[in-house]
Amino acid sequence: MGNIQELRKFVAPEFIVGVGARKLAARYVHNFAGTKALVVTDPGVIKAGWVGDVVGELTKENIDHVVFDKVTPNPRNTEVMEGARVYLEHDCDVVIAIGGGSPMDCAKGIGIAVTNQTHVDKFEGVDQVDIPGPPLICIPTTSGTAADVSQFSIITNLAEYRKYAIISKTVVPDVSLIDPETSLTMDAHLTACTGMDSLVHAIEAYFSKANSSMTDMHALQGMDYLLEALPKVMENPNDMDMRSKVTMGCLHAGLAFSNASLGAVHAMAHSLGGLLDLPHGECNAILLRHVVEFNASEVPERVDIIGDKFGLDLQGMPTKKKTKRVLQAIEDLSSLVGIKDKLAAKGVKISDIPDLAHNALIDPCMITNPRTPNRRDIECVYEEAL
Ligand SMILES: NC(=O)c1ccc[n+]([C@@H]2O[C@H](COP(=O)([O-])OP(=O)(O)OC[C@H]3O[C@@H](n4cnc5c(N)ncnc54)[C@H](O)[C@@H]3O)[C@@H](O)[C@H]2O)c1
Ligand SMILES: [Fe+2]
Repeated sequence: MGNIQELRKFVAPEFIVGVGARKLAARYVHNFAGTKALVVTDPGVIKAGWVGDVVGELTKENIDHVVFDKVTPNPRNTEVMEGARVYLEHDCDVVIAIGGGSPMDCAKGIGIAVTNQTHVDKFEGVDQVDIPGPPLICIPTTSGTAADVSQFSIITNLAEYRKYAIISKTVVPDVSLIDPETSLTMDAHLTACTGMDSLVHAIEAYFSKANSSMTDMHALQGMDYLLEALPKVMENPNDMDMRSKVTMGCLHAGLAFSNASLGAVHAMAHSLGGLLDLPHGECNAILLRHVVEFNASEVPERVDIIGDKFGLDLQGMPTKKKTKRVLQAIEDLSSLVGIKDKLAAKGVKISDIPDLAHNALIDPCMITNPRTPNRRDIECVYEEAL
C-alpha cells in the first residue's frame, strides 16, 4: 500500500483544541468580519447547555445571531433547505455549528445551498460543489465524527430513504473549536457510540486504498489515544484527561479519514442510517468486526499492526489465528463499552438486506475499501452482523 513517491494532497482546517476552545467563537466571527451568525444545532445540545454557553458569549460581544435547531440525527435534506431559508430570511453572513456530526453536516449543507442557490441534493458525490459556503465555525460536542475537520457532509435523502455523501474541500470548516469539556454531558451510550465511530475512522483510513504516510500517521495515533482512553472514560466519565485523549483520538482519526476516505463499514452504516434511521456510531461498532474479517486477507500486515495497537501478542502465530484474535479483541471492546446488540435487535430484518446492500455498494466510501466486494459479499456481511 502507498508508494511514497506518489502525489498526495492533505487538507485540514485551522483548529484550536483544548479546554475552553468553544469560548473563542465570538473572536472568530469578528475575524471573518461576520455581522450576523446562523447558529445550527439540535434540541439535545441545547438541553446539554452548550448552545446557551456559546450564545451567551456572542451576546456579550454584541454579535447578532439566530438559532436554527431543527436538526435531527441522520440530518435530512429537508432540514438543510429549511436552514438555508432561515439563513437568507435573517440576512446571515456566517454559520456556527454546535453539536455532533448531525448539526455540523447540516450546517455544511446550508452554507453551500445558500451560496450556490440550489438544492443540497445537487452536491452528492465527489467534488460537485462550485462555490464554497460562507465562513463556517464548528464546535463539536460528541468526540466522534470529526465532521469539524473533514471534507465530508452526510445527508439523508428523505424521499429515497438513503444517506448520501458530499465530499468536497469546500465543506471543510474555516475553523474548528474543539473543546473536550463539551463531551462531559454525553451519556454512556452516546460516549460509546461516538468513540467507536472515531475508532472505525482510524481503522478504515488505515485500511483504505487511498492511504498515505500522512494519513497512516494520524490513523495510528488516533488508535493509540482511543484504545487507551475510551475504556477509561466508560469507567469514569468525568476524567477530563481521558475525555481529552478521546477528543484527540477523534481529531487524529478525522484528519486520517478526511484525506484517505473510509471503507465498507461506513458505506454499510450510511445505508442503515438512511433506510432505518439507526445511530451512526452504533452501526459502525456492530459492523466493524465483520468487515475486518472480510478485508483481512487483503491487508494481513495491517491487521497485525491493529492487533499490536490492541495490545495483543501475535508473534509467531499463523495469519488466520492472528485475524481471529484481532476480531475477538474488537468484539471484547464493543462489549466493554456496552454495545452488545446485533443488527436484528436494532430492527433490521433479513428482507431489508438486498436494499441495504444496493445502497452500500453505490456509497463513495466503498471505493476505497481494501477488498472490492460484490453485492452478494455485502449481503453476507450484513447477514453475519444480523
Ligand atoms: N461529516 C463527516 O465527516 C462525518 C463523519 C462521521 C459521521 N458523520 C455523520 O454524523 C452523524 C452522527 O453524528 P454524532 O454521532 O456526532 O451524533 P448526532 O450529532 O446525531 O447527535 C446524537 C444525539 O446526541 C446529542 N448530543 C450531541 N452532543 C451532546 C452532548 N455533548 N451531550 C449530550 N448530548 C449530546 C444530540 O442532541 C443528539 O440527540 C451521522 O449522520 C453520520 O453519518 C459525519
Ligand atoms: Fe463515522
